[in-house]
Amino acid sequence: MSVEVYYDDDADLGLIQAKKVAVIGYGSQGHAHALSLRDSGVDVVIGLPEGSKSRPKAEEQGLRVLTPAQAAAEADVIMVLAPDTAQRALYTESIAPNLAPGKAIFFGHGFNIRYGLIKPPAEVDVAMVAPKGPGHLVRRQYADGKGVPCLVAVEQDASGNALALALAYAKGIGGTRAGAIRTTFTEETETDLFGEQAVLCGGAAALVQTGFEVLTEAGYAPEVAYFECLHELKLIVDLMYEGGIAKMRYSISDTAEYGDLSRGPRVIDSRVKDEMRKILGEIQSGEFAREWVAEDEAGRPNFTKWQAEGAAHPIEETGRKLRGMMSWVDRPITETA
Ligand SMILES: NC(=O)C1=CN([C@@H]2O[C@H](COP(=O)(O)OP(=O)(O)OC[C@H]3O[C@@H](n4cnc5c(N)ncnc54)[C@H](OP(=O)(O)O)[C@@H]3O)[C@@H](O)[C@H]2O)C=CC1
Ligand SMILES: CC[C@](O)(C(C)=O)C(=O)O
Ligand SMILES: [Mg+2]
Ligand SMILES: [Mg+2]
Repeated sequence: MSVEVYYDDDADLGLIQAKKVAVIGYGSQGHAHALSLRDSGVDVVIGLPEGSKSRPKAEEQGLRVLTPAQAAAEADVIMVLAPDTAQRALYTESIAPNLAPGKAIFFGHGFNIRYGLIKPPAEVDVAMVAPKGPGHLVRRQYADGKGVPCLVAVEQDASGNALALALAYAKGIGGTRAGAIRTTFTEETETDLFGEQAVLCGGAAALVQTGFEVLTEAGYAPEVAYFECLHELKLIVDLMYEGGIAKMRYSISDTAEYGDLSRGPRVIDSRVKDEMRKILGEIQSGEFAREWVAEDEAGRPNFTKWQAEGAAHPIEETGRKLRGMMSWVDRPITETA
């Protein structure tokens, strides 16, 4: 099945420049969208609750900040970039009362629409512009004249122009420089959750920590284990990013390539693949969403415990010391927001 990919020439920035956009939330994605839209000549207002710790950041960066309800009332396009677990209450209390025919509600991830937690009225456009990368890189790439690819989807096309508006928005944040792929809320939500759980975040972090543990428990120096299992991973992934697994294999030694081909499938074996399928099933059935919403409503007891355990893993202390010797590595996350 071939996908539709849109680039800058397929998108009319004027469509979004003609609208007022409310960006609700000013975290990783919110700051990136708001600053890049503004730099693209779009009229942007930020929606944040009174007392939000993001307010000073947005104001320092010259943006006008209102409450979510005020911002939603003023705007033609409301982009929801608050945490997924906060969006349902935010929508009910501040956005729904300020929707009207002709307006559009946009999302950066399809969680709340896919799992039926938010149900917008039929008279508004419902669309998604979901960058396939962390917000701080979305902003950094835009500022460098590049872009992070994104997914665009239309759930509801009340105006008949929802896709064109979403593409215009994607252009405003640099997405169409790299390519905007047309998808659905369901496909984006399920693949995004699977990717972050099984491969990008959950899978990669567990692989790195486990490799570090095996080496250090066998008596090897933590510093050597850190470079081998974490630091060098970026250099290897950079080659995959540039030219696929084939380019990485071209660049490594024959010895490494033989080890890769003969041992890799023993690490990621059929048991791991079966577990990945199970994780995908929990996403597709809504089990993961129900678990995460309940965990959030209970005050996040497991989330907080697992976060603290991760932060206390010995690889973090080793990494802090080593990165201190490489000033070019430790780029502050607060650089753009
Ligand atoms: N992180 C990423 O790179 C990616 C995220 N996404 C999606 O983007 C969305 C936003 O995620 P992310 O940027 O990570 O979120 P963050 O946690 O980084 O930021 C959330 C922002 O929303 C604010 N906020 C919290 N509660 C409310 C509320 N009730 N009303 C309005 N604003 C609120 C926070 O303010 P305060 O500072 O006061 O907490 C903060 O500014 C999610 O749907 C996520 O799935 C999609 C692609 C990648
Ligand atoms: C990989 C994590 C992500 O899906 C992302 C940065 O794209 C997220 O939800 O933060
Ligand atoms: Mg993602
Ligand atoms: Mg995600």
